[in-house]
Amino acid sequence: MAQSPPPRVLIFPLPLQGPVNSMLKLSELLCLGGLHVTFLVTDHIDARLRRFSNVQSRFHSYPGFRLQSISDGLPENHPRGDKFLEVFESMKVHTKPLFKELLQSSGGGGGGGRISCVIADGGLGFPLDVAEEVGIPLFIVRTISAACLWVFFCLPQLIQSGELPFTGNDDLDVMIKSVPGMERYLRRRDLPYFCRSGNVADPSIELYKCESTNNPRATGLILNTFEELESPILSQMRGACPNIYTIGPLHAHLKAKLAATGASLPDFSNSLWEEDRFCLVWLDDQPPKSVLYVSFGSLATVTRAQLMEFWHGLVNSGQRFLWVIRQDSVAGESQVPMELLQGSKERGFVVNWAPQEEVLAHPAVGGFLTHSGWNSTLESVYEGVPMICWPYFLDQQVNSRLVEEEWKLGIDMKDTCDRSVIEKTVRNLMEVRKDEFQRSAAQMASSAKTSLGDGGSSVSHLERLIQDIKAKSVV
Ligand SMILES: O=c1ccn([C@@H]2O[C@H](COP(=O)(O)OP(=O)(O)O[C@H]3O[C@H](CO)[C@@H](O)[C@H](O)[C@H]3O)[C@@H](O)[C@H]2O)c(=O)[nH]1
Repeated sequence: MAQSPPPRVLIFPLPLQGPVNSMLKLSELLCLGGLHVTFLVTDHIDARLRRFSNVQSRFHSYPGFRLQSISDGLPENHPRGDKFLEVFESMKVHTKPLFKELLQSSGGGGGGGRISCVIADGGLGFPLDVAEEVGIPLFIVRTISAACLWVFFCLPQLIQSGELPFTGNDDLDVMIKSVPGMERYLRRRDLPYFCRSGNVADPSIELYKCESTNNPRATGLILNTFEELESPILSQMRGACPNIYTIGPLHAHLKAKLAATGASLPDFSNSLWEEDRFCLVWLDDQPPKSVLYVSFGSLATVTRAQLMEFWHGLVNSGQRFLWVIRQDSVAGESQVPMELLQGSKERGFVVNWAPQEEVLAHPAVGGFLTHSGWNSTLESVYEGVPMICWPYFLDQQVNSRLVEEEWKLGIDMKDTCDRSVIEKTVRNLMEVRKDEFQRSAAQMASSAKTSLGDGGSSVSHLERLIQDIKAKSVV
């Protein structure tokens, strides 16, 4: 009798670099675990992945993998990058019915057969409703920290206790009491920026308030974190949402899994921009732990004035730096200002997009000035690189507080952009308090590695996830 094929899981990330990157790694881990995967992205992301990443060639070794695309309902020339709320709104209207059709069709897996289970980013919202309608189990995945997700869970209590609303003109150092497990360090200024709107009916508050009701409806919640990093928060969260799988850091988990099979590690590019690999050659010429890597991720934009404050601060600090300035990241400018490129030559190197995981793993890198996106934070934690945090929005405000106050892995520089503060902070991280930060970063990196070793927490959570997908998939 012919053996039935393994369950086909449909993985649906938010159409952003961070979530696409980490959910591709999850896809590869599930393929290695014997599952078939359909990776569903918007047409826009599909085109960028095919152009700039090596996803197609890399996934050849997994015959059960399919890359499939779906319309986000917006015209091709829409500036999606800095208008992602418009993208989400459009997806709710246009993508939702297409997604339902796809789950219902027998060839829903892009020619690979029927979809028997869905793993969708909780930030998308509608896949959970559709999966319930169609009767397919759905696991929510969040690519933000457990800490920020827990803050979202607690929004109803924050409103009920009167801690919300407040505005940016109120005292932002007031401590927050209604997020259990974080009372010791969470201040108003560490909540996501939308909490400063002064209005409990703010659309973002409305949106994220649903987390506490949506997540428990799913078959399980998958988080890109590890127990040792966020255990106090995870134990609080399990009270509200018991079935949680902590399987991160995903990028390192995949490498560890491949290394264990004896396979040679491929280049893992999941980039939506062209990587400038020459910066690795430049790094080869720099002394150990001497370079500050600077990157604000795939979405953050800065004004020209802020860019110049950073440039003066970096140059005046006297430290070496490798700086990623995406061409679309300076508001109102289509090009990086020339004086900045020329002025950086002495000790700095500027690129449009870097192979970040390799940069952070390079021995010359001794610090990371980051926007505190969760993927960047985890990549830095894993490599034992201390951080200066300059959060831009959303979960980044929470992450940066944990980096400084809970994990002692660096300095939180939120709510300021002044050249003298930047200069002093860079000197602190790279010189004055270097040993202290390097020590705690090395300890946390070692915990991350333990979670991915034999019997490690992330390894066992992934095994349990794969078993549960196999057991719960509809046939
Ligand atoms: O030059 C670069 C810069 C970044 N990256 C990669 O791009 C990803 C960036 O991810 P992240 O640090 O999470 O930032 P964003 O792209 O801004 O991510 C969005 O999604 C994250 C959740 O996945 C949230 O935590 C962030 O707040 C949100 O902005 C990381 O994997 C980096 O390795 C590169 O490869 N090259």
